[in-house]
Amino acid sequence: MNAMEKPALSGQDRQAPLVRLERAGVSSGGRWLVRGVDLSVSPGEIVTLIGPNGSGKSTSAKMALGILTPSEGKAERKRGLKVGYVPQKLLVDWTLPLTVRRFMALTVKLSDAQIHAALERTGAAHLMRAEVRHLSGGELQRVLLARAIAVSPDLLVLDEPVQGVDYSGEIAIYELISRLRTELGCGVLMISHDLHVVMAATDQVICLNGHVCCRGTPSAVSQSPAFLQLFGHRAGAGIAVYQHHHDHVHLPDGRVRHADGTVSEDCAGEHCEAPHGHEDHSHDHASHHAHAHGEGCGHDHVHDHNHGHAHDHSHTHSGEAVKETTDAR
Ligand SMILES: Nc1ncnc2c1ncn2[C@@H]1O[C@H](COP(=O)(O)OP(=O)(O)OP(=O)(O)O)[C@@H](O)[C@H]1O
Repeated sequence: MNAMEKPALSGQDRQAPLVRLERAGVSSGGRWLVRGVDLSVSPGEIVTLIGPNGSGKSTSAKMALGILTPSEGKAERKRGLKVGYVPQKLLVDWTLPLTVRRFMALTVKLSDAQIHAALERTGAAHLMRAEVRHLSGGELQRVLLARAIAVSPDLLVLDEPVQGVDYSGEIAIYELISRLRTELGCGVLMISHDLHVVMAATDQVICLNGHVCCRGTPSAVSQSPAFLQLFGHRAGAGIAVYQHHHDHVHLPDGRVRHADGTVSEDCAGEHCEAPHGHEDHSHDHASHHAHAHGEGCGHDHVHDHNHGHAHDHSHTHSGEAVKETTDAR
C-alpha cells in the first residue's frame, strides 16, 4: 500500500505534527535497512538526522516523505501536506545545457516571477540564467533550496543540503535554512553529512545506526579552541556540537555485535563509558537520549552535560565521522 494512503493526521491543529514515524522500519531483500524509527516534525521545528553512511538516514526521510512505505510501524503525514525536497542525488544529464530557470520548472509549473522570488529568498536570483552544470557547490545548493521552497512547502526535507559546500559556505547555508524556517514557518527534516556538527537551530538531533541510537537537543556552542580555529568565531553562532558515541552495531538479522566482537540478541541497555578517539568538544547542553528499538533498549535518560554523565550512551559506529562523497551532480 502506498504510504500516502495511510490515515493522515488532522489538518486542523496547526501545531499538530506535519509528519510522524512510529517504530517505522524498511526491509528489502530479507534485510532491515532501518527499523524502530520514531520521529515527528511540527511546524517551525528543525529535526536533524545524523549517522554514518548506510545508517538509514535517507531511508527514514523517504518514509517520512511517502516515497518508501514502512515494512513495519507507521508513517503519517498531515492531510494536504506540501513538501519541498532537496534530494541527495539528482538524476539529471549534466552534459546537456540547462539553465537554472528551466531546471526550477522541470517538475513543477512555476512562473518566472515565482522562480525569481524563490531564488531571491535563497540569495541566488543572479543565477537565474546561469547553467546548472557550471554552478559551484554552494550555488547549486541555494538553487536546490529555492526549488524546494518555490512550492510554499509546509515541510522541507533536506538530504545533505551542504554537500559540496566548504565550511564557511556551510555556515551560510545553515543560517539560510534557519531563516527560511522562520520566514516560511515550515518544519524542516534535515539529514546532516557530519556526525559531530549540526545546526544550533536544530530542535532535535536523531542519531541513526540502523535504528535510533540516541536523540537530543543541541543547545550549546562548542568553545573548543580547535573548533573555533577551524570554523572561525562566527561559526559559534551557527553551529553546535552534538557529542555521541556508539559501541554496538545492529546486524541485518536484528542481532547486535558489541565492541568486543560478541553478538547477542539485543543491545540489552548497553551504555558504556566513552572509549573513543574524538576530540573532546566542551558541551554544556542537556540532551535527551532515547533508544527506540527492541527490548532492553527502551531507556529514556536525560543528561545534563554540565553535571557530568550519569550514563554515557557510548556506541561505536562501524564508521566514524562521515563526510559525504556523493556529488549531487
Ligand atoms: N532501494 C534500496 N534497496 C536495497 N537497499 C537499499 C536501498 N536503499 C538503500 N539501501 C540500503 O539501506 C541502507 C541504508 O541506506 P540509506 O541510504 O538510508 O543510508 P544513509 O544513512 O542515508 O547513508 P549515506 O550517509 O551514505 O547517504 C544501506 O545499507 C543501503 O545500502
